[in-house]
Amino acid sequence: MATSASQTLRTPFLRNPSSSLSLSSKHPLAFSLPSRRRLAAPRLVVVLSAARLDAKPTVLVAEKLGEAGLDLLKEFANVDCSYNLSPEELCTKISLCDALIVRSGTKVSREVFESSGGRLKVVGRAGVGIDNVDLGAATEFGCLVVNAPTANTVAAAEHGIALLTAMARNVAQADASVKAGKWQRNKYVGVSLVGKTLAVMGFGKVGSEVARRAKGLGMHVIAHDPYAPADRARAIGVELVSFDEALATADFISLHMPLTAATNKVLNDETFAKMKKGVRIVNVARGGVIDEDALVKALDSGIVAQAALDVFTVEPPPQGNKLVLHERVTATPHLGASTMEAQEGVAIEIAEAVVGALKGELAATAVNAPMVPAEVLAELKPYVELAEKLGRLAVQLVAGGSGVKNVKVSYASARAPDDLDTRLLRAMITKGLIEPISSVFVNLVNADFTAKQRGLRITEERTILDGSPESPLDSIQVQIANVESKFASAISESGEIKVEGRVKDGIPHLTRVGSFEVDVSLEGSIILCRQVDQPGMIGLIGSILGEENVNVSFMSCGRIAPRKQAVMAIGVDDQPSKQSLKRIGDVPAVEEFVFLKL
Ligand SMILES: NC(=O)C1=CN([C@@H]2O[C@H](COP(=O)(O)OP(=O)(O)OC[C@H]3O[C@@H](n4cnc5c(N)ncnc54)[C@H](O)[C@@H]3O)[C@@H](O)[C@H]2O)C=CC1
Ligand SMILES: O=C(O)C(=O)COP(=O)(O)O
Repeated sequence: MATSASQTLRTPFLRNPSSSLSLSSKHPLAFSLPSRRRLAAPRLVVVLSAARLDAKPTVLVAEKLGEAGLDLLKEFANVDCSYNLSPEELCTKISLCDALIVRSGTKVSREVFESSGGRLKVVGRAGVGIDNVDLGAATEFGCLVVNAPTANTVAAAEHGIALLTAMARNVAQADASVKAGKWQRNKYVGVSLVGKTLAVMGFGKVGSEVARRAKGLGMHVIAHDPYAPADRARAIGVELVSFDEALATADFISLHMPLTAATNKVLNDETFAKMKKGVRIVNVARGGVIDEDALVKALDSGIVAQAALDVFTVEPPPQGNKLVLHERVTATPHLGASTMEAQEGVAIEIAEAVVGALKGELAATAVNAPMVPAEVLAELKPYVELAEKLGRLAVQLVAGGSGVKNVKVSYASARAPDDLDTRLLRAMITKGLIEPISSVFVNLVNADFTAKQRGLRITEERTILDGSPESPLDSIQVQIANVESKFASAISESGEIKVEGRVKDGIPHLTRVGSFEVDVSLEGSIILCRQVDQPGMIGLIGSILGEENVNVSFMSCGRIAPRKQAVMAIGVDDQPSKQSLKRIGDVPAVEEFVFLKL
């Protein structure tokens, strides 16, 4: 044992009667798109809030989706394409749906999750931006949110470039003027792009594709993105700069960051004042990143010479909107993702994600659940099962009336902490701890949220073992502090309920209860029994169970010292009757026993 480190639970929890977390080694979403559509770095594969669906699921498609995606959905689900629903109509329909697919035009609000009555398991956003989905509410209700983050990247970047060039050469205004019978060659003299500085704000998938194309137009490209890796920028020949430097030096600013609390109205009176006079702005990100009143003022004062906008704070913008009508503004109706190719790709990407998630398979594009690489998932599978069962065992050992508040989970492993992702394990321990004592259903999406809501504090500790890190874990220990136990022997020397388990030949085993070492495979249910260590006990109890045809799958005895006390762990396939359990309790050498369902 070399070191140990602690970390406190920081994740969210859920309620969904027909959901449970399940694992599959299949990960159809990870590599399902043709490579021409995959522009982003290889994706981590995420889990899965699996749905146990008895009947064909119903998917509500609330906005226009490409045929290829609809065909994929129809192979697996009943598909209800209902476009232009009012918020009330959506709330009414949603209680009949297992999944919902939207684009940017539908608000998936808390009310939608509330109205679903727990049936909605997956929201698929057929595109990138998930600012129209209440992620907090989705997480709370255990609903997985997936998006289609790569298929429209090029389309959005191309539209950004289209707006940049159209704006610089007054294409839209000149077109309208010619159509109105005018020929105003002097009025529509434009500005050149070559040699000008373009600041790309948000150097992600779209931003970097815009940067690449702008370099091809001979522009000097700088970028601001607090989270972008410098080497990616260097590889494209783009310099990463601070926000203020970008504003102060750019002739053109192109916005490509998501709409978040931090980016909301990031272009405002104060920041417009920091820009070069005569700057030109392109926005294909989200309307909300610009304070639109401030932009109108900046256009009127000449700080901003022109703006080209694909997105607006309110879509569609109200009639008579000053910004849209401004003569130096070029506007398009949120067309960034609207190419035939992008829509086909997005439809396939989201249909695969939604179907996969409904099947309980891995989702490569989950937005509100931890991303766990597929190979890690496959490796952790038996440990995930062990984790849930240890949680279930530990909580059933708590005496009624003792509130479970503090749980410590210790992972013993020869792997370095960075090499062992425990989020899944923690979620499953949480599921095991909470489900037996409540009506709440917990999955990976809502595990941390539910724990937090119930005042359950889970701390994690790693113990790094010497030796070969071949298997991810040696053991998992779950300790519940400050509680009484209905099986006193489960209390360790330090006063907590303690259970420990290991994976042996791919099967989870219980290996310690309190201070007693046992070894019983965690299948079926378990009887834990403390008795005076004397011959014949195994046979005696075995025959009580046998008389009732209860099959014993495993038995193991752990003792402190010969002929003193021993703890027997008996794995049973079926639940013994009350009479049989009473007969076990009546055996004179039995000091205490407990029946635990796994
Ligand atoms: N107009 C349209 O039809 C479309 C719009 N979009 C929008 O474009 C935006 C970007 O999309 P992607 O590039 O696919 O996403 P992405 O996630 O690949 O890139 C976003 C980048 O913004 C950066 N960022 C986050 N906060 C920032 C901040 N405060 N300042 C600067 N950078 C920040 C992130 O680090 C990330 O690199 C999203 O808002 C998306 O919704 C995307 C596709 C189509
Ligand atoms: O993917 C995005 O973020 C977009 O803004 C595209 O929106 P849309 O699917 O065309 O409504």
